[in-house]
Amino acid sequence: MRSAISRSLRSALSSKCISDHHLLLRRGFASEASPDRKVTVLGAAGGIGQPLALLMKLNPLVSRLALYDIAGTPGVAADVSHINTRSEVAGYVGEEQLGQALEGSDVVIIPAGVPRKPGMTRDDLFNINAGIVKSLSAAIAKYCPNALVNMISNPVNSTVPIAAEVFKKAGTYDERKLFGVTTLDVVRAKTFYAGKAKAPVAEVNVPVVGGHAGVTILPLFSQATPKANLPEDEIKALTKRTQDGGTEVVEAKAGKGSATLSMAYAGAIFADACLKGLNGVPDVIECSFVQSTVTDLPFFASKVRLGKNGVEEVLGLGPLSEYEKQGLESLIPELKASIEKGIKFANQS
Ligand SMILES: NC(=O)C1=CN([C@@H]2O[C@H](COP(=O)(O)OP(=O)(O)OC[C@H]3O[C@@H](n4cnc5c(N)ncnc54)[C@H](O)[C@@H]3O)[C@@H](O)[C@H]2O)C=CC1
Ligand SMILES: O=C([O-])CC(=O)C(=O)O
Repeated sequence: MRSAISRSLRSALSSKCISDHHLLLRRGFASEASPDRKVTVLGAAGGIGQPLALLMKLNPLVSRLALYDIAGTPGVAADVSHINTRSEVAGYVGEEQLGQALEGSDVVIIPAGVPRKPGMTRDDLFNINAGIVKSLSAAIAKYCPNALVNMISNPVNSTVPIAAEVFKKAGTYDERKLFGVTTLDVVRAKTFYAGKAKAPVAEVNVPVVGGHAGVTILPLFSQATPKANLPEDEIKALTKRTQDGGTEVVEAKAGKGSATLSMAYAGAIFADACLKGLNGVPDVIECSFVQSTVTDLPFFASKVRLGKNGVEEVLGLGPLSEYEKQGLESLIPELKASIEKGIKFANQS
């Protein structure tokens, strides 16, 4: 009797495993009917780049995955390429292979550049990362001017304006196709809010607007769903924790870099949204730092609707609480200065 039960349990378990595996395979087969989509990751051998490469390899919407870095990509590409999902993986290394990595790309994700150490601000990364982003943007303008660009490299508040200026100079700028990735702020806001609101985290939504550094990160908890009516002091604490989320990780890593795994997850979510938009899936909405008329600043993060050409619509802020109105007012000077710094840098020499 006992062995009959365990036999049937074993068989139930093994058939579940098989059917789960089939599900994965079916996802793979089904996706082969979806369009050919090439995704390129620039900085693919880094702390974010490697797990992001893994997550993009798991995305059935990707048919070709190009992994580029100044070193180390052949190993990452060989490793990821053994995973039995749809995309073909190729590794590219060094400047002479950058063109090949980019050619024909639909979405280019950029986590290339140095991360923070404790005590640094994101702006302290400007001196190194601005130059990296400038040269990678020039290559994008040359080899895949129609690609959607997902900028992860910090300081995002300046690197996005740098890329825009480079594209303008090259005559390829399309404001619908350049995105600063602020998804990690949304991911954090959702996680922290779910904890306080005692809501199932998968059901939580929180828009985050502004930019991607300190006080420029403005989570709109007044619009969070499900509604929880949290007291003002808890909203303030949640806001501060979201704004300082990156620093929390930098300090915990104690000199070994900044968020990589949660950022790879956030980057994969945002790239997936871009791919869905390109493929014509309706009502794909994510927050992103884009060219905007929502405020007087030329770039601003807010909800955007994604479509076949990138940004289809930049959505407004919606009703703000008094606390959020103050937050919006006080973030403008810092965000303005960071945008101007990027524009100035891109136009030097
Ligand atoms: N937008 C966001 O929410 C977040 C942004 N970041 C930013 O992402 C960037 C990368 O962070 P990590 O992956 O942790 O750094 P990392 O140092 O581990 O990796 C960066 C990679 O970029 C590569 N790289 C440098 N110059 C390059 C070039 N010219 N072309 C191609 N690749 C190049 C490096 O070889 C390295 O493999 C940092 O600037 C960091 O601040 C990090 C977390 C969140
Ligand atoms: O804090 C950092 O330097 C990295 C980052 O942008 C984040 O984790 O939000």
